[in-house]
Amino acid sequence: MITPQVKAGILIEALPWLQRFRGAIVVVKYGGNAMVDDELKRAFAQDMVFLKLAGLHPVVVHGGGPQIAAMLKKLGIESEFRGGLRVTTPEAMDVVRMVLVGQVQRELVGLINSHGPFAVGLSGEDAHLLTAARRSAVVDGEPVDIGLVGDIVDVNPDAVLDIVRAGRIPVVSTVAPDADGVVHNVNADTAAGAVAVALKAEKLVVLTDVEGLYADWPDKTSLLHRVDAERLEKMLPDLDSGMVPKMEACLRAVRGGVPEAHVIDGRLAHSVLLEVFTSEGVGTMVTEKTGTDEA
Ligand SMILES: Nc1ncnc2c1ncn2[C@@H]1O[C@H](COP(=O)(O)OP(=O)(O)O)[C@@H](O)[C@H]1O
Ligand SMILES: CC(=O)N[C@@H](CCC(=O)OP(=O)(O)O)C(=O)O
Repeated sequence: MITPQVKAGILIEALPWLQRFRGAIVVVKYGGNAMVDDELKRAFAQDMVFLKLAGLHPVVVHGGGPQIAAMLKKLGIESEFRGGLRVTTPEAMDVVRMVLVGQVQRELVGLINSHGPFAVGLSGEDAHLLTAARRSAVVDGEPVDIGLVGDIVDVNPDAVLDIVRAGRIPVVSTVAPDADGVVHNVNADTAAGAVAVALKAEKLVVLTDVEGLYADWPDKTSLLHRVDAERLEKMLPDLDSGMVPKMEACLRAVRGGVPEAHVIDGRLAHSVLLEVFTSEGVGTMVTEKTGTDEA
């Protein structure tokens, strides 16, 4: 039984964080594997509304890898990953766009809007939000062509900022045209990092399906609570494919001026609230400054 004093203590612990992050943009990347459970999805939507009503400005960038995989399978379209990125044929690109914009984004917008008129969905194609350039994957140190896959080369923050200023929560799908208007599939972690930099976010929070970054994966005792950019850069070549785009995104964010980037456990309900409003935080925090990492 929690006493009233303990409850009050928990609430008041949020005060310094409310003061610090009031008015701040927080980019939250919601990943496919952390969005497979209905209860967790509802908790995530509550967290976004909570942040907004507490005076922060959440911007959601969503993934949907498992949902894309399920639809490709249903349609009988082959799909494989190279270097952590989906090989994307023009046929697969149509499915990626349909699932991310038409299915995953719509569902998230609906969940958030069950609390009021908050969420507005948009994709990289809207108002020049994201511009991509075709990229290759790196497999065994060699570049490999993976089709219509892009990296973000430009972000026009105006469309997102208009929505934020209107008191709403932008929910961004990561399909993006290149300079010629050809739509590319962009890894959602990669896009979230680029968006966080362009919006001058105070924080990037990346949800995943593990507790955070492990120094010695899969040894669960090696969870890193904090890591600096220099150490993370050295770790990147040894990470398994799923973690690579995530940690690259955190690195890009902190090197691009975002004060802190976090990888947290999306399997834990309300993990975003715990990260933002408690002194201990959760998961792994990445900062630019050297000499602050600890296991
Ligand atoms: N060093 C590491 N620390 C934590 N997880 C790791 C590490 N190396 C590889 N992984 C794997 O990366 C996965 C997360 O990536 P991914 O499956 O792409 O997540 P998401 O769907 O949330 O974007 C984890 O479930 C884990 O299996
Ligand atoms: C190029 C590439 O791999 N794009 C990803 C985009 C979705 C994504 O990143 O979803 P998660 O965050 O759920 O992994 C894909 O096609 O799966």
